[in-house]
Amino acid sequence: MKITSARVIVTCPGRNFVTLKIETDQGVYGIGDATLNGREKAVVSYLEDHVVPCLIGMDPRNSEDIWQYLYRGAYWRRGPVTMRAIAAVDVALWDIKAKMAGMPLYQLLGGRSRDGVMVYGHANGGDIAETVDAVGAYIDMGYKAIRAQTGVPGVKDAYGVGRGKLYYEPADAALPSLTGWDTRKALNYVPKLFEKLRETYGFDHHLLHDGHHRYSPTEAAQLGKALEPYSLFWLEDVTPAENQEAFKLIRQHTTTPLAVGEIFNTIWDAKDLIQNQLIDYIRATIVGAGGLTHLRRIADLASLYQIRTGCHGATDLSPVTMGTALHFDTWVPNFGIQEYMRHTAETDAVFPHDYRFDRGMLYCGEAPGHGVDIDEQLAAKYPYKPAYLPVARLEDGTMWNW
Ligand SMILES: O=C(O)[C@@H](O)[C@@H](O)[C@H](O)[C@H](O)CO
Ligand SMILES: [Mg+2]
Repeated sequence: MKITSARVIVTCPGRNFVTLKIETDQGVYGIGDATLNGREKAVVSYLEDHVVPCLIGMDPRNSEDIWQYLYRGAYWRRGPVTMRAIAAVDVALWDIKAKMAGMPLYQLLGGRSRDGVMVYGHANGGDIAETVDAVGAYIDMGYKAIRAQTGVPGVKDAYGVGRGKLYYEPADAALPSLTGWDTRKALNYVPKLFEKLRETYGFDHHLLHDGHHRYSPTEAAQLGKALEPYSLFWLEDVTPAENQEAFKLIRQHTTTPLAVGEIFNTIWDAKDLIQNQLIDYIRATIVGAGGLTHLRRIADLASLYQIRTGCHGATDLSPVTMGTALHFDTWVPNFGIQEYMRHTAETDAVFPHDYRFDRGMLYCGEAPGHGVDIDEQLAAKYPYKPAYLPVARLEDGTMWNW
């Protein structure tokens, strides 16, 4: 069996997606996602110029060997561009394998470990009152777990506050838009949001919050401590994790569960955090961390330390990643939760899929493969549109982490 073609399809049904379609001499094809928000074209070139020529003629059944070939063979390892390109190939090959076996992908991983996948949605508002209403709307939609983000008085466009209610998309301008940040103001305001949420809705729902890499380790510890009475499911990316050791300080001061990893690309980014039990949830995802082949190694390492998965699932991860993640989540023994930011109707039409939402849970389908396809004719109607993520500056102009 041979790979006969591999094509990169770029489409922008409201936002940009990069998709790899691998075709074989036996008529079976597979689809993988390679989207890197704000840097899409870099992955397109990596795939078209440097990966696709190597793939032609390879046996698509050898997905492990092809993974090693692309990882070791490049010599220049890791990084978001390389690992997304590898992820796209890997997921397309698993899709092919499962289609050939006539099985839904989760069966190849080890079968079903649960009935469905608990997801969390994104509620946000310009201030506490608006966010409290937004959380109520998610509860009404049946969600069991909700991430709550609020605007902060005196901060211009604080992270996490979208224009739309269901389709928050931060990459919203042809050049990066400027947002503000003030840690002190956020530290004073955010705990009040969760106080109000618990007062209004009680403790039956899981609540989550994303610090989006903004706080220093000491400030992160303060936030974690201040949130303890509200029993969060997790506090995410509360400080940047390039320095994995920084989490020791946070950990010593708070029992609020910590989640990290949406920007991780390999097991090496998470190794110390996992082995020292500095986090509770690992957020690495299929498209970001080298596909299923690599993500399951991360999950297995995490399981030794009772750390559970919580795959990234923002809208910049295409339905291909969402569908594949649901097969992974259905199987992985140490599953925690799955992020689920809904795609727009345009995106759903370009990527026909068989997963479905019901009362706070997502369910993968039973079709052979990962269950997500691409309608190429429709995709061609939405050409690439440059879009950047915002940047953030402090009040005095200092560049900060967005
Ligand atoms: O937890 C999350 O979903 C966020 O951190 C993301 O929305 C992130 O900002 C985007 O994926 C960036 O492209
Ligand atoms: Mg996040």
